[in-house]
Order: sequence, then C-alpha cells, then structure tokens
Amino acid sequence: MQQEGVAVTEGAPAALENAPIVIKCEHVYKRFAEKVSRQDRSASGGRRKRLVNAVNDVSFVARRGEVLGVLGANGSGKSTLIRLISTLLLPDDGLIEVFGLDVTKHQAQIRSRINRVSVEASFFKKLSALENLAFAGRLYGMSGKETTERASEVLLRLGISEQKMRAPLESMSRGQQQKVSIARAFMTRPELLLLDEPTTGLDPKSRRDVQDFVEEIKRDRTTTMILTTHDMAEAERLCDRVAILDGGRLVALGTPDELKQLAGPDAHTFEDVFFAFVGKDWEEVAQEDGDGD
Ligand SMILES: Nc1ncnc2c1ncn2[C@@H]1O[C@H](COP(=O)(O)OP(=O)(O)OP(=O)(O)O)[C@@H](O)[C@H]1O
Repeated sequence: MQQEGVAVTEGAPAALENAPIVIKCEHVYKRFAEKVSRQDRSASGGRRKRLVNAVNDVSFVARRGEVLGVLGANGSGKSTLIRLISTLLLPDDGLIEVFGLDVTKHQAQIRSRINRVSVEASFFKKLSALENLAFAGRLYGMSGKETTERASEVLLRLGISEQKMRAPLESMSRGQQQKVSIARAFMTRPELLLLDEPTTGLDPKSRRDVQDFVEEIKRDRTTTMILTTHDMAEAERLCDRVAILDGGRLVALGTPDELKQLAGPDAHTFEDVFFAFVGKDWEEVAQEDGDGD
C-alpha cells in the first residue's frame, strides 16, 4: 500500500504489531468545488468554480489501540479525512474500511462504534455538563447510574470541579465547554475516537489535562484514536505514529523517531521534521493561516 514519493515507514510500532486493523484507507480521494474569486477568474480561464483535492490519494492503516496523529497546515485536508472516516462524507474514489466495514455501505454500524470530538460540538446550554452527559449516555445505551458515575469521573479527571459540572453549560468558559465535549466522547468508551484539534484554544493547564487524559486512555490499548493537531509537541508526546498532510497528500507517515530520522540530520525538533516534509516551517504556516498557534 506504500505510495510513491511518500516517506512511509513499514509496519506498526512494536506494541501494536499484532493488533487488528481498525481503519484501512486505500488511495482515497475527496474533491470539493470551490468558488473562484473575481480577481482569480482570469487565471482560471474565467471559471467560477474549481475543483480542490481536499484528500488526494491517501493510503494508510491504523491498528487497535493506536494513537495516530494527523498534522498539516490549515486546509491540508485533516478535517476532511476525519469526516470521511466518520462517514460524515463519502470518498469520491478509493476504499475506506472501518472495523472491516466499507464506509459507503455501513454508515450506521460504523457510527455506533465511534465518537468524534470537534470544536463545533452541540450541547443543551441551559443544562449542566452532568445533565448533558447523562443525555448522551442514554443515547449510547448506558444505564442512568453508570452514566452519572462515569460522567463525573471523566469530568473530574479533566479538571472540571464538582460545582462547575452542576452549573448551566452556558456559564462555562469556551475551554471548559470543550473539555465537556471531550468528556462526552470518552465517556461512552468508543472503539474509535476521532479527536479533531481537541486542545486548540485551550489554556496550557487545560491542554495538559486533556493530554494526560489521552495518555491514560492510550495505556489500555483498546481505543484507537486519530488526533489532528497544530501542536507539534503534542503530536510527538501522544502519538504512536504521525501522518503529515500537505495539500491533501500524505507526505510522511511513521513514529516520531522514524520521522526525525527520515527528515535528516538537521531535524532535531518536530518543527524541523514538519519543515523537512512540507517545505515550510511551522511559524510560517501559522502566520499564513493567521492563527499563530
Ligand atoms: N464542504 C466543503 N466545500 C468546499 N470546500 C471544502 C469543504 N470542506 C473542505 N473544503 C476545502 O478542502 C480543503 C481541505 O479542508 P480541511 O477542512 O479538510 O482542512 P484542514 O486541514 O482540516 O484545515 P484546518 O486546520 O483549517 O481545520 C480546503 O481547501 C477547504 O477549503
């Protein structure tokens, strides 16, 4: 499944070698029609729309219990890839199997076994975090008692106090609400967890709380996690392997150490690794994107 021109290391990290494959992507493509601005129209032959390859010939597998990081600048295709795996979008070409099931045929079955965390999570804002989580637990078939116990355990673990978890969600800060969204996803013990920039916008302490929690879940090696992030140190710390996307293409995939080696003797930090594969350094990308993250 190795693609030409992609720095992909063979096999899985030792701890996961015999684990079953949970996600298989083979030559996956997703294209979108994007509006062309008036200024750019003459350069594109007068066309009002052009096709963007959001995901362009991407192949990889992820194994049970693996934490696979996906790094890339804004617009590199990270969220599109996550949405394809979670069956929210369907591929235009190629094959995606989750738990051995084809995403184009078994959406409901796949969705019942996965959970996705993203910044645009929806909640009942007048209800408390505990009440919101109780509601989610019921949807996933958990008993009332189990839900309450697990919800407060996970919220406490993420640094939300007993008092705060009983207050209306609208009285919580954005970062605290983001933690509630993470708690909701972990609470149901999904087999596959898709974490789309779970720590973006969090303060350093909250970021650390979430990272520690991911590390704790990782130790059991039962939940597979796909983590998109803009935080290089986070990728290096939490991920078994990291995939780097550039313009929809997979340009590198391997363990953090393997990628450092592949990137050459000048790559000392993970920022250097990113630069070696994408041709821009992280600060430059952040400035272009205007997020400075
Ligand atoms: N629904 C859509 N319609 C049209 N174009 C889209 C759509 N979704 C994504 N795109 C385009 O596909 C490309 C990849 O977008 P995607 O959101 O996957 O990138 P990303 O790496 O997740 O970026 P970010 O870090 O900003 O979240 C971008 O050029 C984007 O404009």
